[in-house]
Amino acid sequence: MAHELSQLGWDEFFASAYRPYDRSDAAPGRVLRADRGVCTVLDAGGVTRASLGGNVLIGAARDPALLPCAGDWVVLRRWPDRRVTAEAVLPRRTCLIRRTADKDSTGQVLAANMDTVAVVEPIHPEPDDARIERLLALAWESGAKPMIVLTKSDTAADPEAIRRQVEAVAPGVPVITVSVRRGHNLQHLSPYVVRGRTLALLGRSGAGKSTLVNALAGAPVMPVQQIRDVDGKGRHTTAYRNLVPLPDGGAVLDTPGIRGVGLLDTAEGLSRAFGDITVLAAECRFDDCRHEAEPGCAVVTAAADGSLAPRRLAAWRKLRHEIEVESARQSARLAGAAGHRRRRS
Ligand SMILES: Nc1nc2c(ncn2[C@@H]2O[C@H](COP(=O)(O)OP(=O)(O)OP(=O)(O)O)[C@@H](O)[C@H]2O)c(=O)[nH]1
Ligand SMILES: [Zn+2]
Repeated sequence: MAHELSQLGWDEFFASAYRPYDRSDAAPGRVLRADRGVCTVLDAGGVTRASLGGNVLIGAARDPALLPCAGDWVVLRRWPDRRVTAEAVLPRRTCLIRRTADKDSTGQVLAANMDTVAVVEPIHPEPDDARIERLLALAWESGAKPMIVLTKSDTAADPEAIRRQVEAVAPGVPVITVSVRRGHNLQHLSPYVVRGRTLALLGRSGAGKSTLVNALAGAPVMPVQQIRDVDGKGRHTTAYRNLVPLPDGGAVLDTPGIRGVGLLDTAEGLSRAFGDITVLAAECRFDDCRHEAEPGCAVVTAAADGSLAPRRLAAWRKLRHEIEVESARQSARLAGAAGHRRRRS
């Protein structure tokens, strides 16, 4: 199956990053799926399995975020013994990165080079505002454009009312409702997966992401929960891919169904996800107002007079606290690493 890479988003940005690697036994390809030590890559000739080259491994030992992930563009090299290696990961235009449970690691890249991140949340039982806000901060931070997809709209009596409620926690972000079961509103997703565009899906397990991927692909390319065995034997693991190229060009990228998403260094994402608070903060008396007990705080005033939902302020504070704890931890780690280097030299 020959493939035109531009359909998958290959453009001048990646082509110029690739140029230094260009040689007769090398080729660019896009990672469909990454596992420990190997990745499944689509290049102009078709799908290949590649092991990780030495430089990629060395880089990843320093920073695990440099490991290839679904959506990455990599440089493939074909060796005379027919082995294929991924020799480099080209710079990412956008990437979704979360804090891992492991305190010491920097972060886990969930998806790379998507144009849009859809926060996927089932409409029933009621969408979880706090989860949406958290995932939106992550989505904004990725550099891609966020949107919200409320799934399973067939299970709600008044999907439009719920959609409007969710819009209130997502200022400036498009919110759509879809039902794959009824085939409702799926056409609203098409603009995000036209030729050359990649849409990443981010949401908890069971949100309906795989079902959406299958609907967009027009064929069952993803295992959906009810057909999985508990022991995993029934899973079509060989067919499983995170990045799915669509028949008309474009691609959809499923991220693993995550239980909790820790925020890393997401201050920018937070201020965009809480654009309403950011706008109010411009009116605070102090530039560095923390919106706690400072005099002349426009945010606290708005929460008191009801023009800002108090829940919204509480949610913002909780996420800010999390980010502050995390960045303090990171600075301590960096200081520790610097001290370590000094002692060794
Ligand atoms: N009623 C209804 N159910 C749906 C719809 N879309 C998905 N579901 C059901 O929701 C459940 C979860 O769907 P999945 O697509 O497996 O969810 P997921 O987000 O991929 O979950 P993970 O793969 O664990 O991350 C399945 O039982 C689907 O059949 C829909 O439009 N309507
Ligand atoms: Zn303030």
